[in-house]
Amino acid sequence: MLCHKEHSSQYTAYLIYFRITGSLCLPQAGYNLDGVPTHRRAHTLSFTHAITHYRQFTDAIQPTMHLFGPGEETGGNPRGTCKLHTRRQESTRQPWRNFISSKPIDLHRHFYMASDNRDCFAGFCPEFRSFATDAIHAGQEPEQWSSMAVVPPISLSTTFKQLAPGKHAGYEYSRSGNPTRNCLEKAVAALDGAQYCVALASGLAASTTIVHMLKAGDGIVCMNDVYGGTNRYFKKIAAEIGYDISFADCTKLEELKAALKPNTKLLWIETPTNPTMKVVDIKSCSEITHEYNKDIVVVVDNTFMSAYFQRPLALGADMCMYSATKYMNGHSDVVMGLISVNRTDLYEKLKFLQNALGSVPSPFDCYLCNRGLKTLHLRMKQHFRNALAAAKFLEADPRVEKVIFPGLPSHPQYELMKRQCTGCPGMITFYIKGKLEHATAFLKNLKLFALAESLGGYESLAEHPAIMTHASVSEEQRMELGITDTLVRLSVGLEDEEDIIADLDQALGAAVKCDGVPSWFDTC
Ligand SMILES: N[C@@H](CCSC[C@H](N)C(=O)O)C(=O)O
Repeated sequence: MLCHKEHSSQYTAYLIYFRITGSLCLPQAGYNLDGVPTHRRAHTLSFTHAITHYRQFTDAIQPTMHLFGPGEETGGNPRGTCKLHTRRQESTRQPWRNFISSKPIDLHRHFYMASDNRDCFAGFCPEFRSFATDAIHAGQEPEQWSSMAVVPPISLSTTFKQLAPGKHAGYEYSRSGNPTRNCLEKAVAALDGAQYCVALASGLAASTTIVHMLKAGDGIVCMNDVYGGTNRYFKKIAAEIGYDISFADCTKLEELKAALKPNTKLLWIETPTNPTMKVVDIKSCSEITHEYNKDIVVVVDNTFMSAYFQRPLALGADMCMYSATKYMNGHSDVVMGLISVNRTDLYEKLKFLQNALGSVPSPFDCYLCNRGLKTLHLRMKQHFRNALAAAKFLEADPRVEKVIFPGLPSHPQYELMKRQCTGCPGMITFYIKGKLEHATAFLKNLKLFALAESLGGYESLAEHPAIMTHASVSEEQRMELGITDTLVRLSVGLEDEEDIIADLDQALGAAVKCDGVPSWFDTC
């Protein structure tokens, strides 16, 4: 891996040949993917194979670039050299550009992390069959439009002409049903392995619509660690209206059993939990609950996982809900909620409430979310790779107290995660060494990561749950759950892995001294 000059000049020759001829003449496995030269005879590849090999080749060679400090050249890797030049241009408008590649991080360790992450899906459940095909085609048939549009049109009309009173072509009023929303709902249902889906105006609109199926006095058991807005809704609104709300740590099945009561109508699970990343066994919780009373509706908030990594309905849950604002849309430009179900009775209730309560998303948002779904599988794979690399980096860092990432063997429910999921999203929670001041300094010094609420977009975000997303959770409950002043939550995006790690590294450096003692304060 260290003879990159030699690799690079040979590589340049391949690239020129590739550009001229459209095919690539490579020595047969000239370098394997670990960068180890294997000198065998050359052969010519087809155009498609050439592209694949070109990508694998550049992927394999790219980490070597980081062995060079600023000012040193890689000596002939056209892609790498160009990348370094671009990054060295000083920029005041993009401050993160100035630090990248200016300070080599622990590159030896980083290189090995990058190699390991090719295999990050090992041991997890296999991908859901035809997921990408469904994301791209389910509910999108051009034949449904007289124009045969391949991309579903944004249907802005609020109302639809009727042939006779009550006789229409499927749509009467846009709150009750909308063609663009319909395409999105069909695609999401397919991705969740569900029969039906309803789209709502936000994740919380989805939550409140579900709870409206119940009547005052009915019992709801909720996982104790959930998104702050869910906690706030159950404690400060639903409980006030007269629902009987109780919280249980559903990672402990005995606690769940003890919480179920004759009036329980709903079990609300989130897994992994926001923000402490506890993993709940959906199958066991559904079995226990349905054994107690088959009519209890088991709801799973699948926001962190997306349909690509987890199918709660296949594990026995009755409803799978999302804040689609996050991974499902994935571009941080839509606020939306989604609920998927298989049971027709539940769908009919939800469909009625979608119209009767009226928390519907706009057709434009439906168009955007539907578009976001087309790349969900690609995005989620990269989120996992990047997050695993970042989690490994943080776990090995003396300035970090503890990392919670369900894709790391150190996570207490790593085995469960592999059993019930196809991979892990880009969410990492970690405790920084020190106090609130050090967490704040870390967050303020990030350059690539934006300090912002929300998650699941292509861009990396960081936040302080105790002050931001979970501020509405009581201090007492936050302490119980471990949402302390030093807890930081990351949503690792789709930027280059090495840039993500470099940003974490420099922000930790600014906040905490290398030996684990904070640099800005005498004590921690
Ligand atoms: N300030 C908002 C909190 C938004 S949190 C968004 C998202 N669910 C997350 O966990 O990042 C509020 O008070 O509702």
